[in-house]
Amino acid sequence: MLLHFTKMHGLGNDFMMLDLISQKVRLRPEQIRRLADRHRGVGFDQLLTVEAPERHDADFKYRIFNADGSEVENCGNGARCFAVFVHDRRLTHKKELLVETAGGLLGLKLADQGQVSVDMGVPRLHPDALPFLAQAQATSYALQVEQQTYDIGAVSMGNPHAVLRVESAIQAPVETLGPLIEQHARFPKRVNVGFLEVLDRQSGRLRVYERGAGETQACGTGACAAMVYGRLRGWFDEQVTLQLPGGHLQIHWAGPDQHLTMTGPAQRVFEGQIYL
Ligand SMILES: N[C@@H](CCC[C@H](N)C(=O)O)C(=O)O
Repeated sequence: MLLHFTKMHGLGNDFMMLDLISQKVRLRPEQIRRLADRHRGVGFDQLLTVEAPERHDADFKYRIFNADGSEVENCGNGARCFAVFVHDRRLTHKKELLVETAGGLLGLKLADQGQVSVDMGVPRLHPDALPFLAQAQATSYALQVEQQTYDIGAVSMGNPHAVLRVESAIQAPVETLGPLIEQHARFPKRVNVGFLEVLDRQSGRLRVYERGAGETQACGTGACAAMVYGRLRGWFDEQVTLQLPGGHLQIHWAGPDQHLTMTGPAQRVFEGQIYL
């Protein structure tokens, strides 16, 4: 079967976008892994599918698969690309959309100058929401990894995130400590791991080791989780710019029980066709 796709990225976090309204196909995890291969396939961090909604109040259904073939609940950079994709393909004319994900509803808004704002909903802080094995909810937790103990935040943005504050994001041990935390026994569904350097009350640097994809150039939900942790710890004000290896994201969060908004770019790279 010949599959039509669009390659997009949000700050270098790259996606294969599939319109599954006009093409009917169900991909198995091993097919996704083959497509994700950067030498023998299309190559991407995540595969995103656009489908008809099941909820009457949503415009579309948005499904997300990591490069390792696992299906996940949410993807922030992907959500911005999703909004541009459905517009470019004339699947809608609306500039404000409500999309259904496995992690809940997302509100997308096409803004000026190629920017997209996403209402990421209310972050969930109870350890069961990730899930994370802990006695009770806390702002931070002591996590033992091999012989060392790390102070981490645990935040669900629909998908699970662990956040650690580091002195320098550039020198952080993302490639070595990232996978150890991603697969830690206290995170039964694995976890995305953010290494956050606080620059001042309105800015920080962040690198993320993503569950099922490894380190990416940017992670939207990771940036939201870092904002939540930074704010709960008293390091950040309610509007913050996070610098990721692929570029900057603006995050706004007033505090617990409030919706969080993420704003950033989304770009189309090319269209293609590939045999499955
Ligand atoms: N790149 C993403 C997150 C994609 C999913 C994540 N790897 C997971 O397994 O939860 C983003 O921009 O949020």
